[in-house]
Amino acid sequence: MDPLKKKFFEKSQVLMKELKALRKEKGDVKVGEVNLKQVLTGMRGVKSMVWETSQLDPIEGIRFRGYSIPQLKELLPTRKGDSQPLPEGLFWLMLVDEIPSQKDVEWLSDEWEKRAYIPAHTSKVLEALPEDTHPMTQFNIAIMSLQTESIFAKRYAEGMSKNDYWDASYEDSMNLIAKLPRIAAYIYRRSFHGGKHIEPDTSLDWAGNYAHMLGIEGADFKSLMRLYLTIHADHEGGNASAHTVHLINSTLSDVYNSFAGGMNSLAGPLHGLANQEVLKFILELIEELGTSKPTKEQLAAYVQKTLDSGKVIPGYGHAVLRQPDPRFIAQKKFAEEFIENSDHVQIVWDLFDVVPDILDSLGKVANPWPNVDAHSGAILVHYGLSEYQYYTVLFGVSRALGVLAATTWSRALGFSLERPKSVTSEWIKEFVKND
Ligand SMILES: CC(=O)SCCNC(=O)CCNC(=O)[C@H](O)C(C)(C)COP(=O)(O)OP(=O)(O)OC[C@H]1O[C@@H](n2cnc3c(N)ncnc32)[C@H](O)[C@@H]1OP(=O)(O)O
Ligand SMILES: O=C([O-])CC(=O)C(=O)O
Repeated sequence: MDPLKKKFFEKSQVLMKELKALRKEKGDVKVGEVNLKQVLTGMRGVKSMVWETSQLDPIEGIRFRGYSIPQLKELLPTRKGDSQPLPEGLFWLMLVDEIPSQKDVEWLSDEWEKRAYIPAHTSKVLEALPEDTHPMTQFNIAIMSLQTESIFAKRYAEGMSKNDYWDASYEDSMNLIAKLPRIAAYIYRRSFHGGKHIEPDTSLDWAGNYAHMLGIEGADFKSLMRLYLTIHADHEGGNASAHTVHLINSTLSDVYNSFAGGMNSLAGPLHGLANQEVLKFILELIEELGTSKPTKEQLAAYVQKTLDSGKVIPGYGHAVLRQPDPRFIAQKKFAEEFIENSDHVQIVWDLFDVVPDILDSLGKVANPWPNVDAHSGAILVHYGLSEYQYYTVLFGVSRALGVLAATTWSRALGFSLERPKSVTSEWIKEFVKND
């Protein structure tokens, strides 16, 4: 058994027994209440699942196994000569709740490299699609085409014992994560660079090699990718993509089916597609105002006009957060350190000064602050990745780390099929009649 898998098995056995005992002894303890507003507005705040890998605080933002993003930047191993954390380190931490050593992350980079093989039919399936198919659609179809490789599905068909679900899920998760940079880079090159693909550089780490296969050279872009793929990885279990993966996997549908479902959630403009919408918003405002150096007054008027036309301001607001997203701040810090004189980045910073007051003035927006998606596009454009239709694929590659680590836990802990209760509006009216 590989060292990560062995560690995971030992830890998950202990927690599985603890949770079984808790369920038996304390199963009736109330952990919250649900009111009508929550039923009518997307179940905000309803505690309804266990998600080991990260937890979100409305003010502090995300913590991965208790560590904030600034702490991870201090603690996670980096590649020699680079200052940004390696996503391999975050995956290790999320899976086994330990900060890995340099040797551990090097082992994981090598292990993913060994598992990165893409079957020939995946490129055939992609080549059958029109080149202008949205990259998220291509990403999803490619993931579904890889389902032929599912060890879980194969072993289930052969009569696998319940006790081995975690093992097959671990193998599928490791294999899928390993393959994602290759299929994601393949999609980018076929969509935007005439199908001129770039051979992997197997001496690089997972994120560095992805940056290389995208065709954007330079140490700073590799560094950005390491940061980007770390900070987008997980946002507890209730966000739409994670929850979709969790729901699908609870039926014992394999990791490939589950992750593809999650990516369809991520492809929505209120969720992960917002990063493409933000850059589109910035490009359109430059076009309409006729300048790439708009004043704050011009920006404010443009934002107001957008709201008046019944549209949201992409990259602003959040279902849970009530402060600027620490992932936005992490990207702002990166841009301050590495990027000089970018009009797009300056617009992002000026919008940060302008938008919150305007959203607040509407009197209904719970969180007027920027989220993770408000910043990423402007940095990517700076390095030459200007095709914003592709941005959510980058997000998806990162999100695999969190949701697949969490899914491996779900199978190890034997979580049940998800099946909450729905009611009709008739039922609601009747229920609240005498209140
Ligand atoms: C990775 C991520 O998923 S981060 C989120 C990415 N999404 C975006 O950036 C899209 C823009 N933002 C939004 O649409 C929302 O803020 C969401 C979807 C993220 C959160 O939605 P909710 O939890 O329902 O937000 P909230 O409770 O503040 O909504 C109340 C009202 O304010 C509006 N509102 C919230 N954010 C914004 C915004 N950025 N621009 C304009 N109006 C907004 C809502 O549309 C809603 O209006 P309504 O009552 O007329 O329907
Ligand atoms: O937490 C959420 O609802 C959305 C989000 O920021 C994410 O999934 O990264």
